[in-house]
Amino acid sequence: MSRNILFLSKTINSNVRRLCTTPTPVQKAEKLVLIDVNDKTGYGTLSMNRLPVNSLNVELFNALSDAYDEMEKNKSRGVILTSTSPKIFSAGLDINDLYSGDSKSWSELWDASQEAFLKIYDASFPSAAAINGHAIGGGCFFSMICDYRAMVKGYQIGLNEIQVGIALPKVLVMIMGKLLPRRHAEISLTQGTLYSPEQASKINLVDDVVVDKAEAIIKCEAFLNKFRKIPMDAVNTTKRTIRREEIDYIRNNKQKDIDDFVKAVESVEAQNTIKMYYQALKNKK
Ligand SMILES: CCCCCCCC/C=C\C=C\CC(=O)SCCNC(=O)CCNC(=O)[C@H](O)C(C)(C)COP(=O)(O)OP(=O)(O)OC[C@H]1O[C@@H](n2cnc3c(N)ncnc32)[C@H](O)[C@@H]1OP(=O)(O)O
Repeated sequence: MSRNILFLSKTINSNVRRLCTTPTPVQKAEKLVLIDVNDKTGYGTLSMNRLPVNSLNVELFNALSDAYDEMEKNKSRGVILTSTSPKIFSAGLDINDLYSGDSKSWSELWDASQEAFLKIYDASFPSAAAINGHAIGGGCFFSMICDYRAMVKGYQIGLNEIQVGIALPKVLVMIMGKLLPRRHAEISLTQGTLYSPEQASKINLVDDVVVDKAEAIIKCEAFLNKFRKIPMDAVNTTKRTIRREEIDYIRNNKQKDIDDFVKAVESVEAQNTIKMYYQALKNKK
């Protein structure tokens, strides 16, 4: 069974295409998240596909949410989250949206990010991130809310929003604070440190360092296989107990969390920094 070729199948929604083994080829994948379900294992590989850098905007967040809905509906055994880019997992929030938006568009952006966060973090199946390139800002965060991370050597990972001038949203602080040893979390969050996979593995930010994407996928599958003989109800109840604080915080404070994000982005200081950051990115070449 060839799983590397994109095949045409029913479109699940406007932004998500399921890849399956129906032998009708399509020339080009233009959907924002590609879904490839392995019929043998029951695992779905979700590949972010907003090239060139998988910057996170409302549409990509919604496509991720829809893909997770589809996995829930099909009673998936697990998800591998990765990217179609050869060198970027995700470059984080779309700087263009932070630079040129307004309070309405930033509210919509954060609302969509909260939904995607809840779908992944509170899913009824485990998720493993095959980090096949840079994972920066929101890209790092979305790997952090998976249950496992394998990262390919030679790239960078970290929550750098402070360097973009954005005060860290509460849930990011909560989750970073639980994943990393306290001192590393504090330094990482306040300095916006980007790490090599080797450094990241020493502080629990990634679980395994691998040589390429293929090895990352193998590691992710091996992680998901560990759940095959354990009743998932027990796993999920336990996981929800561990994750309750962050999930409840977003569910019970949705609007406040959106308002906090908008306030952080629209401050004069943040806007000045975002502008400089945006121009530096554009002048890079
Ligand atoms: C309550 C629950 C919430 C849960 C969800 C929260 C989700 C969000 C969580 C946290 C929020 C974080 C804030 C951020 O994420 S801010 C963004 C942080 N990201 C960055 O700082 C990355 C910036 N980019 C880079 O460092 C590089 O581009 C890199 C990714 C390393 C790739 O480098 P390279 O391969 O050399 O490619 P280029 O730099 O030439 O980039 C190619 C084009 O892509 C554009 N680009 C890059 N990054 C972004 C971006 N983040 N947004 C928009 N566009 C981006 C770049 O300008 C190039 O464009 P062009 O070809 O037109 O010049």
